Formats: sequence, C-alpha cells, structure tokens
Amino acid sequence: MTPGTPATYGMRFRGAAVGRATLRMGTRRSALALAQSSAFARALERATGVRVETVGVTTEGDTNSAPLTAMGGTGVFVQAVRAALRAGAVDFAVHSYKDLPTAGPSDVVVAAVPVREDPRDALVTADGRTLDRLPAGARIGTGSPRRAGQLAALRPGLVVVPLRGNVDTRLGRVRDGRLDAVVLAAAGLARLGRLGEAAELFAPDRLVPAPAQGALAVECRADDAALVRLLGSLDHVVTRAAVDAERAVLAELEAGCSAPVGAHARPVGRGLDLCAVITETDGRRRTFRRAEVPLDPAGAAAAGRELARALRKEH
Ligand SMILES: NCc1[nH]cc(CCC(=O)O)c1CC(=O)O
Repeated sequence: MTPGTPATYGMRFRGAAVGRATLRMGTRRSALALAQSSAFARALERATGVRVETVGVTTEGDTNSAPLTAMGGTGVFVQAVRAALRAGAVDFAVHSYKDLPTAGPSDVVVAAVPVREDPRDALVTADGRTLDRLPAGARIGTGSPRRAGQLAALRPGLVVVPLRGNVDTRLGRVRDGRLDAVVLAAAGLARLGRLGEAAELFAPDRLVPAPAQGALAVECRADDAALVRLLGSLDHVVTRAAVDAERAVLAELEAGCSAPVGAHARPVGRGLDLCAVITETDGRRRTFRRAEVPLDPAGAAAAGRELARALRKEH
C-alpha cells in the first residue's frame, strides 16, 4: 500500500479509533475454527486497516470426546474462549454461532454477525449415493439429536450411529468403510474447501438446519465501545435477523421441550421465510411449521418466539 493514499489514511484513522494497531483474536484451534476465524480476520483487516493476530484457545469441547448432550451442550466450545476475552488475553473472539447457548452473559456482546456461509446440512457417502438411494440398514453417522431425529423421520430403515469429532475424523469414517454415510454442516466442508465431497445438500425445509448454522458470532467485551463499532462494520443485517429469528425459536422451546429443534430463516423478498421443526430423536414424530418474518431484529425475534409456541402446542 502506498503511504499517503486516501485508502491508507482512512485505514490509519479507523485503526486509531480503537487505539491499537494490532487486535488479538481468540478462536478454537480446530482446522475449521482456524479457517473461519482467519477468513474473518482478513476481511476485518481489509475493511478497517487494523492488523489481527490469532490466539488459539483449547476448549472442553476439544479435549473431551463424550457426547455433547452429556457435557452440557454446545456451550462447551465457547467458555474457554470467553474466559480469554474477559481476562484481556484477546480483544475479540470468533465462534460458530450455533455453538453459543441462547442465554448470553451481559459482559460480552455479539458485535458482528458476518455474512453467512452455506447453512445447509450435507450428506457424504462412500459412493456418492443420495439419502433416498441408501439401502435399508445402511449406517449413517451423526452426534446430533436434531439430525438423528430428522433422518429417522425421512428414512426410518436406516441405522443412526453416534459420531463426534472434527470434520476430518467424521469424513474418515466413511472413507474407511466403518460408516455408509455421515451428515455434517455444509459450512464446515465449504470453509475447508471440501464441499465437493458432499453427495447431497439437503433443502432447509427437508432437513432443517440448527439455529444459526453456517453463521459466525464475533464477540468482544461490552464495555469496549470503540471495538464494538469497528467490528460492527462487518455485520450483515440479513444474516443477523435470520439468526435472531432462528435462535428465538430455540430459546422459546428450551423452556418446556427437550426434543431436538431445527430452525432456519431464508431471505425472501423484503423479509425472511422461517421454518422450524421438532422431532422425537427416534423420528416417530415430526412437527413442522413455517412463518413470514420481518427483517428488523425485534420483529424477527418476536416472530421466532410465536412460531415456537405454535410448534410446541402442535407437537
Ligand atoms: N457443533 C459443532 C459445529 N459447530 C459448527 C459446525 C459447523 C459450521 C457451522 O455451522 O458454522 C460444527 C460441525 C457440524 O455441525 O458439522
């Protein structure tokens, strides 16, 4: 960059606004977490002229291979990263948004929800077969009760096998023949440049994704106003509204419904088309509904809660 150009001036000015030439970014150390956080870091550097340094944090979700349901849910991926934020070891943190519990602490804020990656679930099979073409008795791996319930409803004859681990581990189970198929987030494959390995990408109203799947949450300390503003330059309004609606469905259903939940909002016209599902983990019951949602944050959350109440009544 040539010194003295208007672009350089603008970058210096904005970097100076947070009073730090270099920002430290907290992230988990998995290949997926590093890929998504470094993509965000590059975008932030381009947009604002700050420099970003990566600080890898190991979380309980990385060191403990027990099922997430036995460990207190997806929150196990975020606690250690938030602790680094509170301790001042990092300035901001990048999380997979679907790993954030719905009840957030008040001392950290989601300062940016960047534009979303592919939100769909993907099927990977050894020979490229789609779900409908898997033979009865085929073994399909997932550790997610949401995926298990919906897969069992779609294909009652399949055998769902519990599976956890990083993307590489899960894909390896198909390659080594221990499983016939695995279902995982398309966003994870895309961020690792492996989306081409998917045999099928499920339409979001057929296999409804997890709330906020494919989205990132960029958090910083709530009292760091200049940084909240700087990170906010990468906020994507449509993604934020969609995620607000989807997480409102989940938050409302967590009170009094332990069944797995999917929720997904897709931009349509000037609003969002929100669909949500509750299943039993064995797939014997599946309740599905959809609703139109306005693009503003308060309206999106209210519409999500209303859809959740209707679902709960019906299920
Ligand atoms: N709970 C693990 C997790 N958290 C986020 C992703 C994928 C990427 C995303 O949804 O942003 C995954 C893996 C998966 O579901 O296959």
